[in-house]
Amino acid sequence: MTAVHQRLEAEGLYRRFAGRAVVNDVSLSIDAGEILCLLGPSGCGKSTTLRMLAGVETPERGVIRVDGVEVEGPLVSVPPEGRSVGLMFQDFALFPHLSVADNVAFGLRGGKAGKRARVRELLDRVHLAQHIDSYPHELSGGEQQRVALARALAPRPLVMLMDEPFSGLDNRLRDGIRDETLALLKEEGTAVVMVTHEPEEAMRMADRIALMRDGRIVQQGAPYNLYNAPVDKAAAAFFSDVNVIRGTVTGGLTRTAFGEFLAPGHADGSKVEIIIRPQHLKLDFDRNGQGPAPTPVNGVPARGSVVRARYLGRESLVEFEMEFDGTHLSAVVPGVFLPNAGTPLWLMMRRDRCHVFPAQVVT
Ligand SMILES: Nc1ncnc2c1ncn2[C@@H]1O[C@H](COP(=O)(O)OP(=O)(O)OP(=O)(O)O)[C@@H](O)[C@H]1O
Repeated sequence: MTAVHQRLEAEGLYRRFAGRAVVNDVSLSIDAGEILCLLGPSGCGKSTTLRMLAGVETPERGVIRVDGVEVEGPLVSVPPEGRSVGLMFQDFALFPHLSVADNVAFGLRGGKAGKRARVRELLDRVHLAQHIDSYPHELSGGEQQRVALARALAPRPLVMLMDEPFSGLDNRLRDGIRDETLALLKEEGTAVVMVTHEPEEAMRMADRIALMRDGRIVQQGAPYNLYNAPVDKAAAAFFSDVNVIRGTVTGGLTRTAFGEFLAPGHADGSKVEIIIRPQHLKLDFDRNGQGPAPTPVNGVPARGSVVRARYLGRESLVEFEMEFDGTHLSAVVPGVFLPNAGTPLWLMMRRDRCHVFPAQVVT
């Protein structure tokens, strides 16, 4: 029986700069046709990880395999051109003195007719066949980006490594090019690792997201899981603003103005933070000072008064000052909802949307 290999595997990658570990024991694996986004704040080690996968940076420790073949390890270090990886970076730099066709054909081997056919196929695919004889300076930024994509994919790399590939494009172009790129990468069945610091971009592009912080992957999984089951407060807060309610644990429970929350695994007397995203708070009207009845799903409602409400386009953001202790909480409501400042409303926290974490000690 032949072993089934992941298209790309990395185990225990480790790299220091100036004595500091900027990539610290990073492991990941990607299958053919899968897109993994390395997501995290600036300086967390995303690019260094990608550069090690590409072979332009050498890990101090760790192993990298492409289709089960070791390309980096204690005894091997295959140069970038021997790894079957395609590279695409923010400054994708086409060759200015070469035509579009020659740019795309640059990494191709083989006969002239075969090369020409592959160039045509890719330029058709990115809707640039009419520019086959143009030069890069005759193209818009978005068109140049598509040529760069065609060039990187032309030799049919097993793995595509992309570092913030869309950040140089203006917002209007970006969504279209992202979607087109995604479709093409899927069609080609390439395994992709893409670096980004934008959660929306990762959610849009990735089959899986690896969230990095301080050189480590802190959580890895489908976008839905990272958004809805964050490992800690910082992981939750990376994707959206969050509301925080503080409490103390007694007998596996925390009592708050919103009722009881389960806090299993937290020691008696320990402080916890209950996290909920603004879009997951439920609102209800004030009926002469009466809120809705408590339920097991929503807990106890708590009253607050509107501080400010803003319309954001698809949704409205309403900020409250809560009666119980003056805490400020934000709620996002679909559509237009702009109650006046001072309006009393009731807020509820759906238990399946709340996350209980140990309180962070402020030092
Ligand atoms: N060649 C180098 N020499 C010294 N320090 C480096 C080098 N390359 C990266 N670093 C440092 O390593 C850390 C991680 O950098 P890296 O570029 O991998 O982060 P990143 O998450 O991709 O951030 P960004 O999104 O800002 O590029 C940073 O503090 C950076 O200054």
